[in-house]
Amino acid sequence: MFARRIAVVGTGYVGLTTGACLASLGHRVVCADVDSLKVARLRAGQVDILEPGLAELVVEGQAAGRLEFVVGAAAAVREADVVFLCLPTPMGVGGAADLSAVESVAAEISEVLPYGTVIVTKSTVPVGTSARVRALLGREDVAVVSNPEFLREGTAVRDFLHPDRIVVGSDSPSAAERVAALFAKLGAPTVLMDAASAEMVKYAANCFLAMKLSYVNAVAELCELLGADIESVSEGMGYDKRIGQSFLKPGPGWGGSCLPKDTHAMVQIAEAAGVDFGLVRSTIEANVRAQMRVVDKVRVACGGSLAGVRIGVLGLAFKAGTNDLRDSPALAVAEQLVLEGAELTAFDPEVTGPLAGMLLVDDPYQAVKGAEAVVLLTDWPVFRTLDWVRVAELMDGHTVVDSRNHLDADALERAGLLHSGVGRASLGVTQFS
Ligand SMILES: NC(=O)c1ccc[n+]([C@@H]2O[C@H](COP(=O)([O-])OP(=O)(O)OC[C@H]3O[C@@H](n4cnc5c(N)ncnc54)[C@H](O)[C@@H]3O)[C@@H](O)[C@H]2O)c1
Ligand SMILES: O=c1ccn([C@@H]2O[C@H](COP(=O)(O)OP(=O)(O)O[C@H]3O[C@H](CO)[C@@H](O)[C@H](O)[C@H]3O)[C@@H](O)[C@H]2O)c(=O)[nH]1
Repeated sequence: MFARRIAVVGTGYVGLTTGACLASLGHRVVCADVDSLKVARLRAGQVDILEPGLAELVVEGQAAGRLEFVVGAAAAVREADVVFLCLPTPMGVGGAADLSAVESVAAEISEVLPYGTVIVTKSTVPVGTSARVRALLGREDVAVVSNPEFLREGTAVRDFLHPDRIVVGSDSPSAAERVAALFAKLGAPTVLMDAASAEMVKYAANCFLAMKLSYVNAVAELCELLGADIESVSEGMGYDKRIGQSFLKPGPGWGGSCLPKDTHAMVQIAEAAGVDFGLVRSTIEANVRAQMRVVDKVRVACGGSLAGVRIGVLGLAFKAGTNDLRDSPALAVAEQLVLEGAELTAFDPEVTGPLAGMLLVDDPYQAVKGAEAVVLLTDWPVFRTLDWVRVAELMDGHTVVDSRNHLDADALERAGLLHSGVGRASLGVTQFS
């Protein structure tokens, strides 16, 4: 079934990907944003976020007459059969999700929605939000459907077009079927359920992923202390199909625009239901510990104090493949290094400054020049192929803290550098203490 017209409100990572991909599937899509400059750039085919394939789809969709961009939600929904809400739900007071954008758009469009429109919340929203949106709309003829999005930044288009599953939840089964039909061409397993369950799936999935990462980071710490190697341990665990190989890489903590805010929101959701979700709280606490362990390694490499010490930083984005700095663990590590008096010179291939507390340079060799220690925080491929002999010559000290086991330890050691990885006894912080 092809909708007469789909409206997408919010043209960020999720909204723009949803709009452009639905247009590529043959639907007619109008995307709206409050940011008029962004809308003007999108009309000109300019996409600000780093997402392979997205700009091409934006250009193709507009050329084919299937994709339009307008300012303001009301303008987009006037002729829509289905309206996707892809609005921000950032961490609000006390950690709960801030629903103000979703609520204000619901109020803004309630009177202009055509009869029988289906509203779809694609934003990550707490259980009960579909019901709340329905109440705010105050329209008996409008059904609300929850369709959580599982795409990852950096692979948004691929993830949207080849999803592991599609979750569609509504208390109106016919509205859920109508939304599921929009994705029929993708041929993905589609799970229909009630609205509350669909809203819960998203938080449950993200918290599970965060828990898996905190767990692996905690095991990595033990490996350092007990003489085991996390790379072998992860491989040995991951062959068990119940565990799986993915999401087992240790690092400087997990970050990004979703896992941190969604774990905090889950703790609040549980608290509101009278439950102390200790597992998720510990997952968050363990993440701070993983970040601070990187700081410990850098401090130890610098002889016990960071006051007035030059540190070279490789990578600032929360993971490779994106220029998104939201809740990046690299920034948390950098902030603590600065708090302890370090002077940071940083390089990230996709991040441009200025950034508070550090000097951002446009070449990795400039970042390591004169550094007492270097710390790698983002797993950009370009860091693997640095000329380590040149790095060794440029540095004042000789330790490279590799918080993601991303570098070739042998290549560094051949260049006379000390590679301090994660979860490896011979290379971890214990070596220096
Ligand atoms: N980023 C991801 O990888 C990802 C993946 C899955 C789910 N999500 C969830 O999807 C939602 C959106 O996330 P995002 O990363 O796309 O956000 P984003 O910040 O990249 O984009 C949000 C967009 O909404 C626009 N906007 C804000 N208020 C508006 C209004 N009143 N009317 C019209 N437009 C408005 C903003 O200008 C911005 O362009 C969040 O709930 C997030 O948790 C994000
Ligand atoms: O083995 C791993 C995998 C990831 N990470 C870190 O975990 C964080 C999150 O990574 P990733 O999940 O790839 O990033 P996002 O793009 O934020 O995607 C997550 O958050 C989205 C928003 O909710 C969801 O849609 C996705 O399914 C979910 O993976 C990053 O800091 C990564 O460096 C690791 O340290 N080790």
